[in-house]
Amino acid sequence: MMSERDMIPSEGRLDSEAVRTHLRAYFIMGSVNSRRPAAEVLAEAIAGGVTIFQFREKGAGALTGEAKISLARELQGICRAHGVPFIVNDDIELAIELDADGVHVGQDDESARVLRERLGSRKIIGVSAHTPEEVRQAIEDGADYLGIGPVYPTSSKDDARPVQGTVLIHNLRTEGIAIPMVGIGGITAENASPVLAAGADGVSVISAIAGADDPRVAAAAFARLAIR
Ligand SMILES: Cc1ncc(COP(=O)(O)OP(=O)(O)O)c(N)n1
Ligand SMILES: Cc1ncsc1CCOP(=O)(O)O
Ligand SMILES: [Mg+2]
Repeated sequence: MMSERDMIPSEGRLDSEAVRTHLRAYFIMGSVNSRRPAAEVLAEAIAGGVTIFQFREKGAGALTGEAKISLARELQGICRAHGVPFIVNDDIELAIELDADGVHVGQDDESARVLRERLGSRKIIGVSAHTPEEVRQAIEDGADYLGIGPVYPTSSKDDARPVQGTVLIHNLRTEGIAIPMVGIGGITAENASPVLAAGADGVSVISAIAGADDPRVAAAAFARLAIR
């Protein structure tokens, strides 16, 4: 697997082809997404082949303060040991404190422009986008990749936008927009193929791996799809 070092040219922005490669099997999780300890689930998901991880400590019962930082450090350690980039959802202060590999933000969060100013050129910045205008703005602001969705209905995000299928991904690629992107929302190994066929570089999932009886086997199914 490509290491974080491979993504970083001697100067300037990250190599977008390396970012694209890392997006193939994108696992997102916080402590509320699994009945089992997050560290166990993450280790198994990495053994199954996930290629990037986002720490998203959010929702009812989510950890805060020192407990959140401590879990983040533990999960980051597992990612580092396996060369898997560790991305923090929303919380730029946490990302800076941990020297995380990047941050993912949405339309209600800090802008990619501010993130880029604070994080510099060598961190991965992901932005959620739901419209062509949000896509254009994210690219202008310096995003490294986009998360597009929800593709399918999801029960992992209470305030999710309306389901949009694969139309936006397809249209962006048809227009020649080349930025790395993943689909998100209700994606399983069984319904992921149309997302990739529309032009996504990978799929990002919470429940299909975090809620699986065997996260390693579930992750392996996504990893297999990604290399087709
Ligand atoms: C890869 C990826 N894509 C989209 C999202 C959603 O981000 P956002 O809209 O900011 O919602 P929250 O995750 O913060 O609830 C994501 N996290 N990751
Ligand atoms: C964070 C997020 N953003 C859009 S849908 C979603 C939740 C994805 O979770 P799942 O893979 O369980 O549907
Ligand atoms: Mg957010």
